[in-house]
Amino acid sequence: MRAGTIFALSSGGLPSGVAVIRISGPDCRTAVAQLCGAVPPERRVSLRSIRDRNGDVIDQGIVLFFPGPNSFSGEDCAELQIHGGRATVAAVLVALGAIDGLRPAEAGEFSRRAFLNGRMDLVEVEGLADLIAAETEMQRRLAAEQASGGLSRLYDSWAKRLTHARAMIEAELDFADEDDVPGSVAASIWSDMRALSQDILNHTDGARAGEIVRDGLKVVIAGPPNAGKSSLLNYLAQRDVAIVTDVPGTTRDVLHVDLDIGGYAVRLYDTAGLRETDDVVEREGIRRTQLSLQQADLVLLLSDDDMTDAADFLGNFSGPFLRIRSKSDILGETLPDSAIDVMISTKSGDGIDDLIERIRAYLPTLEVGNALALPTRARHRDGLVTCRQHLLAALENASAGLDIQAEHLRLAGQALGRITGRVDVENLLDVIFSEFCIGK
Ligand SMILES: Nc1nc2c(c(=O)[nH]1)N(C=O)[C@@H](CNc1ccc(C(=O)N[C@@H](CCC(=O)O)C(=O)O)cc1)CN2
Ligand SMILES: Nc1nc2c(ncn2[C@@H]2O[C@H](COP(=O)(O)OP(=O)(O)OP(=O)(O)O)[C@@H](O)[C@H]2O)c(=O)[nH]1
Ligand SMILES: [Mg+2]
Repeated sequence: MRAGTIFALSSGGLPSGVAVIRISGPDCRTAVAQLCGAVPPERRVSLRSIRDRNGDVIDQGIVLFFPGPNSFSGEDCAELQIHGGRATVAAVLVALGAIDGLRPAEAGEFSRRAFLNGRMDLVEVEGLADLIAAETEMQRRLAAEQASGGLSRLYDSWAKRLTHARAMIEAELDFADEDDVPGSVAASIWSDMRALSQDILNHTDGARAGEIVRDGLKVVIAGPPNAGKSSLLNYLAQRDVAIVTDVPGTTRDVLHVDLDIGGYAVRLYDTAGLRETDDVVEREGIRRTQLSLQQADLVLLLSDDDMTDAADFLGNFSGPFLRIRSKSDILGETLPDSAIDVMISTKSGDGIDDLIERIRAYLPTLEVGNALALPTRARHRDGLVTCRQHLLAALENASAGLDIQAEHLRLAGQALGRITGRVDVENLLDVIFSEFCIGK
C-alpha cells in the first residue's frame, strides 16, 4: 500500500451546493487541527472556519472527525463539507496539499484502505463500485445487496463448510490407527459436500442473470441497409443519436444507447446494414456489425420486407432473435409474412410498446431477499467453477485416499477465498480499485 494521508473531493462535479472533501490516514488529526484550529469532537457535527496557512478564512464548513479503526477506511478519517464552488474547493485542496504527509488520493484508494484494514472484502468493494455506477433500480438492488455483504456471507458460509469437512477428515486421519473411530464421520461430511456442490451449481446458474442486470442486456439491431435500424435506435433513445438518411449504407460505426426498461438496463446497439459492397468504409462497418453480433444477448432483425433470408443476417450468432417488420405505416394492404414477430413504425409509433414487451421477456426477474445474492462478474463465475471442480475431484476420488481428498477441499476453499479476497489476491487489487472514481 502507498503510505501517507490521502485526501480527495468525494462528492461529484462542481459547482455543487455542498462539496465533501474526505481525508484518511495517520496525519488526519494534524491536518484537521491545522485547517480548523482544533480537532472537533469525534463523530459530531461541528461548524468551523477553515483557514489557509496564513490564517485567512477560506470557507465556513461542517467538519467531521472519525477516529480509526471505527471509520469507513479503518484509519482516522475526516470530512470537510464546504461550499461547492470551484475556487473554494480548489483553495481547500491546496491548503491540504501543503500539509506535511498529505497527498491527493488515487482512484479507489479510500476503499482500498478499507479493504486492507478488513473493513470490507473484495466482493463488497466491487458491490460498492457497482452501487456508485448503478443507473437503474435493478442495478442498484443487486449492487446494494453485494455491497452490504449478502454475497460475501454466502461464500463465507460455504468456506466454513469446507473447512469443517477438512477438520473432520484430519481428525479421522489422525486417529486412523485406533479401532474405535469408525468411518461414519466421513459419510455425513461427504453428503454435505455433495449438497454444497449442488448449492454452488444452483448459484452459478444465476450468474448470467447477475451479469445481465449489472452490465445490461445487450440488444443488437441488425438487418439490411435502409431498414430503419437507426430510426428505431433514435426512437427508443428519444434522442437524435444516429444519422438517418434514405441512402442505404448510412451507418458505419456501431453506436449504442442505454435504456431503462422496467428498472433493468438494456444496451441497444445500432449497426451498419449488412450487404455485399465494395466500399471500404462500409465493409469495415459490416465487420463491426458482425463483431457486435458475437456479443449480443438478443438480436432485433429489422427489415422493411418479408426477409426470407433472415439467417444471412445473423452470421455466427446462434442466440435468440426477433424478426421485426419495419415501416408498417407504408405496408398498405399487403399482409406480412407469418414468421414476423413484431411490426413497427417509427413514424407512427405503432408496435413499439409491443416490441418493448417482447424485449422484456429476455430480462431476468430479480426477486427480493436471498435471490439477490447473485454472481455479477466473470471473476466470481471463474472462482465458483474452480471451487466446484475441486469439490467434485474430492468427491470422486475416494480411491486416492483421504489426504488427497482433503487437499482438493482445501483448494476449493482457496478458490472461494480468492473471490472474497481473503486469500492471495495482491495481483487483482490494481484492476479492481482502478474501476473506482477518485474520492471513493
Ligand atoms: N458524509 C458521508 N456520507 C456517506 C459516506 C461517507 O463516507 N461520508 N459513505 C461512504 O461510503 C457512505 C456511508 N458509509 C459509511 C460506512 C461506515 C462508516 C463508519 O464510520 N463506520 C464505523 C462507525 C459505524 C457507526 O457509527 O455505527 C464502523 O463501522 O465502525 C461511515 C460511512 C454513504 N454516505
Ligand atoms: N415510412 C417510414 N419510413 C421510415 C421508418 N423508419 C425509417 N424510415 C425511413 O427509412 C430510411 C432509412 O432509415 P434509417 O433509420 O437510416 O435506416 P438504417 O437501417 O439505419 O439504414 P443504414 O444505416 O443505411 O443501414 C429513412 O429515410 C427513414 O426516414 C418508418 O417507420 N416509416
Ligand atoms: Mg443506420
